[in-house]
Amino acid sequence: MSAAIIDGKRAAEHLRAEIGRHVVRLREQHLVTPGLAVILVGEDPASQVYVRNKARQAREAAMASFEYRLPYSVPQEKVLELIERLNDDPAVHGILVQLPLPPQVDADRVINAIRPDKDIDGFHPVNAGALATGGDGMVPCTPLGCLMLLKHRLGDLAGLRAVVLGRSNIVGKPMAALLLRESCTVTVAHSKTRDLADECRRADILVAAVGRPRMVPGDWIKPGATVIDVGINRIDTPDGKGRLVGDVVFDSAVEVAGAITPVPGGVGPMTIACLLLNTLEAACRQHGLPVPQGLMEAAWG
Ligand SMILES: NC(=O)C1=CN([C@@H]2O[C@H](COP(=O)(O)OP(=O)(O)OC[C@H]3O[C@@H](n4cnc5c(N)ncnc54)[C@H](OP(=O)(O)O)[C@@H]3O)[C@@H](O)[C@H]2O)C=CC1
Ligand SMILES: Nc1nc(=O)c2c([nH]1)NC[C@@H]1CN(c3ccc(C(=O)N[C@@H](CCC(=O)O)C(=O)O)cc3)C=[N+]21
Repeated sequence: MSAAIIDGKRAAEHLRAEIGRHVVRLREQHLVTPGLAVILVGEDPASQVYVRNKARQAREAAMASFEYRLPYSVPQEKVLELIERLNDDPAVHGILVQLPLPPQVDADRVINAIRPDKDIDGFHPVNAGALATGGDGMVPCTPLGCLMLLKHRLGDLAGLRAVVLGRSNIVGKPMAALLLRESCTVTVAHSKTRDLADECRRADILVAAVGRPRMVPGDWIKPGATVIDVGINRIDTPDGKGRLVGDVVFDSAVEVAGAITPVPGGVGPMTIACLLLNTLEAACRQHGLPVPQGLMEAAWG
């Protein structure tokens, strides 16, 4: 039996189209154009690709996009000054600082400086705290995209055993919090976990976010499980071009799992769509307008 392939690229296209319709309505009815500001420090080629994709897809969804490129050697104060300016700019509803940052810039200080209602990444402690305590804050884009794919595939997640591999503030921890909110029984595994294979084999839902190319083989997967592969790892190929692989050995996992996301074309495109969704939501809140509901359901059609 071969697993169903969860098509994140297509799901993200539908979601972006739905977001675009809401953005046009917002402009026509309320003269509000959601604006997204992305700050990129340094020349990391992978980051440049993501930033370009974000800007293009924001414009395609009828949003305004602002890009700030700062040199790798930029002093921390300059980054904080720019954030202050964007915090006060009414045309900017969402601010994203591409991570990682160079060593002289303290990522926590930078994240703390973003106004929580403009923190479309959901990394500010106010938003992380809201997620942990059941409040209503901005939810990090990658875990949100994963959850949408899971709910589309499985419907109600209550009672399912979920294993999250990885405990970063960006993916693993908020993913675990979201799954707990859906009443899954959640295990978070990491580099100190004793028997990773055993933990994984218990999972009805396995989310891999470790950043180790093809670490999870098919025989760690429970037959019929739903596998979400968050990993984006560039590996060398004989032709010298390199290619992207996930944290899961796709070829063996696909033989065991019930459903699986591919890399590329799985979680990555959903991350960007959710970033646009958070920007739309931020714009509505900042203008005292109701936040559009049910976009994902509408997008699935
Ligand atoms: N698709 C998308 O949109 C996105 C993809 N990513 C990708 O997801 C992956 C994870 O990203 P991120 O969370 O930022 O990564 P981090 O490096 O911040 O975290 C990795 C986590 O994996 C754990 N880990 C590392 N090695 C092992 C191991 N051998 N066994 C068990 N656990 C291990 C670490 O454990 P410990 O805490 O003990 O060190 C850590 O908790 C990367 O490939 C990244 O590129 C990230 C963001 C968005
Ligand atoms: N503040 C911040 N927020 C982030 O959300 C953030 C970040 N920093 N730093 C880096 C990671 C990584 N990330 C990705 C987004 C989209 C794709 C994506 O669209 N991937 C495509 C392929 C892209 C390609 O071909 O290179 C896919 O998987 O199909 C991948 C990775 C967001 N991140």
